[in-house]
Amino acid sequence: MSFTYQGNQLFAEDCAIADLAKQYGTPLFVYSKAAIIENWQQFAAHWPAPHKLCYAVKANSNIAVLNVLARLGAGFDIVSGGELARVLAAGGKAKDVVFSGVGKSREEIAYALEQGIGCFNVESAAELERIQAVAAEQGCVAPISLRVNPDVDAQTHPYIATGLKANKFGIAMSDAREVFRRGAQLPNLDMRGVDCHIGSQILSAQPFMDASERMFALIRDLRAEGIQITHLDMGGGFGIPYQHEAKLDVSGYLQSLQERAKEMGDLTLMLEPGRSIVGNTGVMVTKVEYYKPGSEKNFLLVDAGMNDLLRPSLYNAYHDIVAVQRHEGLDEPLVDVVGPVCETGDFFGHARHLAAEEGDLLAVMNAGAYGFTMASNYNTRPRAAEVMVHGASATLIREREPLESLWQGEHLLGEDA
Ligand SMILES: Cc1ncc(COP(=O)(O)O)c(C=O)c1O
Ligand SMILES: N[C@@H](CCCC[NH3+])C(=O)O
Repeated sequence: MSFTYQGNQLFAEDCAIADLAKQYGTPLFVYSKAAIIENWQQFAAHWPAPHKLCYAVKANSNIAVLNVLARLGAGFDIVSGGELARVLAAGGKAKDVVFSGVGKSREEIAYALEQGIGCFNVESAAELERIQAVAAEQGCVAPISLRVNPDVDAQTHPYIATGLKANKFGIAMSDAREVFRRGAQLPNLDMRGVDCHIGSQILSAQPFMDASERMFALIRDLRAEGIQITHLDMGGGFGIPYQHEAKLDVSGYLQSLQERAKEMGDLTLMLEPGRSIVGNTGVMVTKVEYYKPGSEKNFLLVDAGMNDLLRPSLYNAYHDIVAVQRHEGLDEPLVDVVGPVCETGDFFGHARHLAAEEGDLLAVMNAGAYGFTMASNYNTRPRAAEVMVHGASATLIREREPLESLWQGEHLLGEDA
């Protein structure tokens, strides 16, 4: 494990987290390089070539994190031109990138084509026409996969379920054949794959199995019409335990995907894991500003807010919160751990037993995925710094934002206004 106690002190690999907080200040995201590498290699061990793993950049897009993964041979799944620029800045190759997302702009499509994107995961008939038009302007052929909505209940939080008919994502299964036929007629498109992504933080293999059955059936139908599908991308969504949930075991699912693909002849498989690669590899460190006992509730007011880690506020998500330096023998009162932001929804945990006082440090666990990437400047708060540890060394991989940068690009109206 990458985050462990040595005596009373919480360590990230061989770095005392209290020392990192002293050096870099709080709030602070701390990532373990060894943990990222381990998660990647464990996944890759179940996924031999020619099948491909494309890390979902939105989970954690720091360029140092992307660089570690690029060196391990990762491909990438992106959802914006900005994410593509990050991947390239981190040493990734455009040909190893798949471009997902429901609302790709003309500019983003043009940029991706100029860079030589590996594949567009197309989410609507209108997007297909737009990519054709941009590719024709550039005189190139765009590699295309159609994202199909398999209408499977992923049994996850409704905000992060994406594979139901009622969701905005993908092309309805019933329309997929027609859209594919249309794509096959367009001269600047190379229709080569189908993909789906049914949601995130999924803790049972069954929804993935159900979705894959539907995708294999679609591929068979398309092939029967003479349309040569050569890849199937089953997306990401593999959940991690945040509280007491059983660990998701997808080895059987991955095995069966590979067996099915072999039966179908020339079919390369792809996956787009995000959370399962980085979720447990990071913590957010925060300092207690005040202990505020009350008649109904006690509050620990900390220096991180919902702008730094939004998951509890947005999804009522559970994150373990632990003391960075444990006090032995102290009472552990029941407290709500809350931030300084002017919203009642600004919390990290309700009714936790924690012994902490002003100046103490807490670590919010499992903050490596959808932590910093969902941070904002709400309440004009600078975004936190990020540090990557490896063994006993720590590298600052993103500085805390200087205050002035928070209004850079804004303009006064001027004297006459
Ligand atoms: C298209 C797509 N691929 C991959 C992912 C990564 O999901 P996760 O982090 O749950 O693995 C997402 C996010 O849900 C996504 O929308
Ligand atoms: N942001 C979500 C995951 C969404 C994945 C993007 N489709 C979370 O923190 O759990």
